[in-house]
Amino acid sequence: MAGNSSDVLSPKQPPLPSPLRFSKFFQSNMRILITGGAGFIGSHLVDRLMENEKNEVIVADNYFTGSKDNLKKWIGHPRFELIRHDVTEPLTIEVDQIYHLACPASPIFYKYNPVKTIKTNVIGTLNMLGLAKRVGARILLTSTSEVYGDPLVHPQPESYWGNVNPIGVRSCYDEGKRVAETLMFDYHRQHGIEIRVARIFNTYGPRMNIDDGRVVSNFIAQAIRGEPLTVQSPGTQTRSFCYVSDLVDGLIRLMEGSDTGPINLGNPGEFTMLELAETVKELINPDVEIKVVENTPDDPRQRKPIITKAMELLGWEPKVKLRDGLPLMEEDFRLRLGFDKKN
Ligand SMILES: NC(=O)c1ccc[n+]([C@@H]2O[C@H](COP(=O)([O-])OP(=O)(O)OC[C@H]3O[C@@H](n4cnc5c(N)ncnc54)[C@H](O)[C@@H]3O)[C@@H](O)[C@H]2O)c1
Ligand SMILES: O=c1ccn([C@@H]2O[C@H](COP(=O)(O)OP(=O)(O)O[C@H]3OC[C@@H](O)[C@H](O)[C@H]3O)[C@@H](O)[C@H]2O)c(=O)[nH]1
Repeated sequence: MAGNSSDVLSPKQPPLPSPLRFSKFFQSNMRILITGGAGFIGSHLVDRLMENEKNEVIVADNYFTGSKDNLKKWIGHPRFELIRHDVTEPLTIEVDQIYHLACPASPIFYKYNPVKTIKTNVIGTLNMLGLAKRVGARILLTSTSEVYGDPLVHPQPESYWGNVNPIGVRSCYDEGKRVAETLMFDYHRQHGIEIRVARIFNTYGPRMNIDDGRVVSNFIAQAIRGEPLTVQSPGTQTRSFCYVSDLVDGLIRLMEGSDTGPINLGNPGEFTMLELAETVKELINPDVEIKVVENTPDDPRQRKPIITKAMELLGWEPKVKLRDGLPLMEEDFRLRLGFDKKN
């Protein structure tokens, strides 16, 4: 029994590297896998990691919501590789770190094929943990503020266990991420895997899909096109919006630091959806109408992170205010939509 439990607790030895690694000309690089790296956050993370010449970056993505276009500046680069791969299938490669992002994140997309979403969260995370265990890699999961469900504690600390409907239309995502977190901690406790868990709050910025369906991208595209801004009722529900460069900085600090998490990463500025619509209208197109439309089931009524842990453990806090981030996103959306700014 004692023998068994020590087997279980000690991680397996990673496979032997190629003898080339011991050649006197070998430059020791950090090989980093980013699942979901062709998506919105993933592609910004690739950009940041590629800035370091010691990093080799491998992206594995099935292009469900991501696109090669987001990575076009790296395709063909000697330190970059792009693999068409679905994380619900095992992946056998040798890497030092894994940023595990693969999962549709916009409610419209994650509800489109809920069975696939939950398989991505559960089987996908199991596969990536299996890979981390085999090669001795450190693995970071991008979990979400949705693990708090429709929170009864406000603002949310990491110690809050959440208020989640286990059988609702959002469960494939929020319960899926909760299971993914459980798997991370079980592999850590049982197999000694080095884990990092980030709970990301609503993040926005350039490169979001124009038809992503999330609120910031919807409002910006609508304002540019001169269409009504669709506030889902009642409009008093709140969210806290983090600009993508701040978020990517937090993810890298978490990966490089020594705390497993979970750690909230988000901007504590809190806005109702009506306030967000008013701000977009004022900054982008004062002529647009704001229209209240029907909402979807189980929409969380309030959300705002407590980020004391990130501040103390990672020395991280967001720098970009919503009013400064929205115009940066507008610029990118105008280019892609082919609408020049008036005047
Ligand atoms: N953006 C946010 O506000 C936010 C908030 C909380 C958590 N997150 C998490 O961050 C991660 C990235 O989110 P995002 O906003 O960049 O979304 P995104 O949809 O732009 O990116 C997700 C990426 O994962 C890929 N993908 C999906 N299923 C896959 C599968 N089975 N196999 C391989 N690749 C797959 C998609 O093609 C896409 O490139 C997700 O895990 C999401 O849950 C995002
Ligand atoms: O056009 C719209 C779209 C959305 N909304 C509202 O805006 C709020 C935010 O909705 P979004 O679809 O952008 O995102 P949600 O906060 O519901 O979920 C997000 O949470 C964090 C991440 O895990 C994911 O990116 C996503 O699940 C909701 O209250 C929604 O009702 C609008 O008022 N109008």
